Amino acid sequence: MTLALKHVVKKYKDFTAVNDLNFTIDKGEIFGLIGQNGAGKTTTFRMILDLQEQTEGSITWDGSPIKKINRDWLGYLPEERGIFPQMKVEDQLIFFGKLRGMNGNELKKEIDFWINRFELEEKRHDKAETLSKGNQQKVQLIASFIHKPKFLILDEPFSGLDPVNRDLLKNAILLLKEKGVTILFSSHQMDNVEELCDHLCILKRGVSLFSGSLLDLKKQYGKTKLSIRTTVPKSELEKMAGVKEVKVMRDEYVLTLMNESFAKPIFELISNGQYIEKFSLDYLSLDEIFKDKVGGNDE
Ligand SMILES: Nc1ncnc2c1ncn2[C@@H]1O[C@H](COP(=O)(O)OP(=O)(O)OP(=O)(O)O)[C@@H](O)[C@H]1O
Repeated sequence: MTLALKHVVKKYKDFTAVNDLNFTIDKGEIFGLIGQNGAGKTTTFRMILDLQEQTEGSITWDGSPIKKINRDWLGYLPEERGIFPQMKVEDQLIFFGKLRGMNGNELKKEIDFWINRFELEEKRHDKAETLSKGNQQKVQLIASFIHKPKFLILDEPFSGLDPVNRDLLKNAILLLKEKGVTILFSSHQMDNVEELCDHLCILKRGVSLFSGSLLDLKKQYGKTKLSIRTTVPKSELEKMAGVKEVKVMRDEYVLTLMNESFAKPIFELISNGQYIEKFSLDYLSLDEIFKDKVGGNDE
């Protein structure tokens, strides 16, 4: 299922929450929607799911408006967390599966598989309210895709998960992609987006600052981050041509270059008779790019 947003605008009275948003998500892609608090991510998700109507523009699935598609093809983890506190984990998943048309062995197989993948086996017969916040979130996550949707929207799925559970979720998302599910998610943790997404959209106060492939975004900035572990002192590195900034990060230096072409002469200068333990030229991280694009006061 291909999702296409064209010139989408959402206004709440005089306030424009989303302004002229355009992007396409192709089948089997993992797409990240990133932006600061209030940027318009949840509003966008809700419009895509037809939970609220856009003021202008069009949102289509394979060319058809959302109202025409089978709702069971969609899965959604909303930002507001909530499961039935008194219901046992397994019963909860049976309930949500049945609600979306699953039954019998197929449902049982799915529940067994995901309970195992998310390491919830011991909690299977516990009431949801007795689970930790992270475990409750895992149950709600499973509930969002237990019915095998074709398109899954996850609003901040990583928030509140510890590093081990974050990895479980990352692997689950990759597995769902392998199975052909198209996934759209939001996250404030850029490393999650960086590791998972093929494409992304950066929103700032409802306006898209970038929409496209992660690699294309990185190429806009070029390979300007140079990490070096060397005995050459900081003061000398700072004097080298093309060096904008030198930061000390524990036992290494991280240089910001004006552009990629300055790396080779720096290598030649510092490798002259010297042993270099590390010399690594790379793109900026998504976190750095995000802060550059979105950060700063432009009022
Ligand atoms: N029902 C509403 N009425 C008026 N304004 C609203 C309404 N819903 C959202 N907004 C506003 O629209 C903007 C976008 O909100 P939205 O919830 O989409 O942001 P978000 O990117 O999901 O933020 P967060 O990361 O904090 O979840 C915010 O300024 C919010 O206050």
